[in-house]
Amino acid sequence: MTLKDRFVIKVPASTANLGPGFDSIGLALDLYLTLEVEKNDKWECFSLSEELKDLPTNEEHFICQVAIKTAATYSVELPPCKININSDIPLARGLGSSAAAIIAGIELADVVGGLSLTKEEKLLLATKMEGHPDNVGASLYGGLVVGCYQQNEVDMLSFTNLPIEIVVVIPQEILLTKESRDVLPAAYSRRDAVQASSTANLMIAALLSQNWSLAGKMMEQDIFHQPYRKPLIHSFHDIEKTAKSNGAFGVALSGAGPTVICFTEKGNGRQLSLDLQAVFLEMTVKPLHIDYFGSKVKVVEVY
Ligand SMILES: Nc1ncnc2c1ncn2[C@@H]1O[C@H](COP(=O)(O)OP(=O)(O)O)[C@@H](O)[C@H]1O
Ligand SMILES: N[C@@H](CCOP(=O)(O)O)C(=O)O
Repeated sequence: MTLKDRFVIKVPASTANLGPGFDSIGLALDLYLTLEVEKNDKWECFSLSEELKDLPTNEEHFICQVAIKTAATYSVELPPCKININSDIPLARGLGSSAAAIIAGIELADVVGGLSLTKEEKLLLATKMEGHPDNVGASLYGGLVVGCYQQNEVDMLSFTNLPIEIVVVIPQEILLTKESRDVLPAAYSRRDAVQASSTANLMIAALLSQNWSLAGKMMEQDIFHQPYRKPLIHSFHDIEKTAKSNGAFGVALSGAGPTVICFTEKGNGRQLSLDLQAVFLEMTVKPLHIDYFGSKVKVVEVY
């Protein structure tokens, strides 16, 4: 990547796990974090989205910190930048906002610092920062990703054009990923580990062979994390029941929650989102937002 003085970084949101694929499977979504970057005499961050208004406006901003630390890894002192930040990704809702910010910071360091990082180097850097490759991999590679992170190495495959559509039901309340991870067991018995990994393996095989009913069944049978987290999400069962009776083949927690994600075959997403919106009209607790996404491949762009 040639050094540029003024450029845009556009990073997609992501939904992680898809049920049983805990810390390994992710899917990029058509919601974006967008940075307009230009070289400057000091670090200045202007967050133009309501959700980002209270964040630091100097080099203490999370994205600046990621960029500065990334460049420092390669003994490069990053020249300061002015960054205008827009984001459609709600924070702490299970849609990979932190992962998108990490990818944005790494891409900024790559361009401004002239690092010429490979995609694999960016993935490892981001995975080390986030702790798991599912969200960062989806934002970086696009499409549906399956990754494995162990001993300072991460491997990942990406699959595009899966003929599915996604409806997300985003609640008002937030749930920080750290808090949601804190309720998980520290270890699993061999029996549970075998069942959990078998469920994830079969779920991804079913998705890739377009066996939608089996994929949906495996999403429900996750034992890695959803049994411990669903009690934190008070509307999960209502959403699941409504979505399943309106054409969804699978329903799962999006990442660490609280967003619930509903999977349907390509062409059904818009109607499913309308059906879910209708249901919530009669409910006392309204979601923040219900949206649906097509299966067009989303991937980080720098231009
Ligand atoms: N665009 C951003 N700019 C700065 N910080 C961000 C941004 N997006 C996310 N973050 C940080 O990440 C936190 C949310 O991360 P996390 O709890 O992992 O939730 P999510 O499910 O959205 O990834 C925010 O509270 C904020 O501290
Ligand atoms: N595998 C992670 C995914 C977290 O995703 P996020 O979008 O909620 O940050 C987990 O389940 O904790």
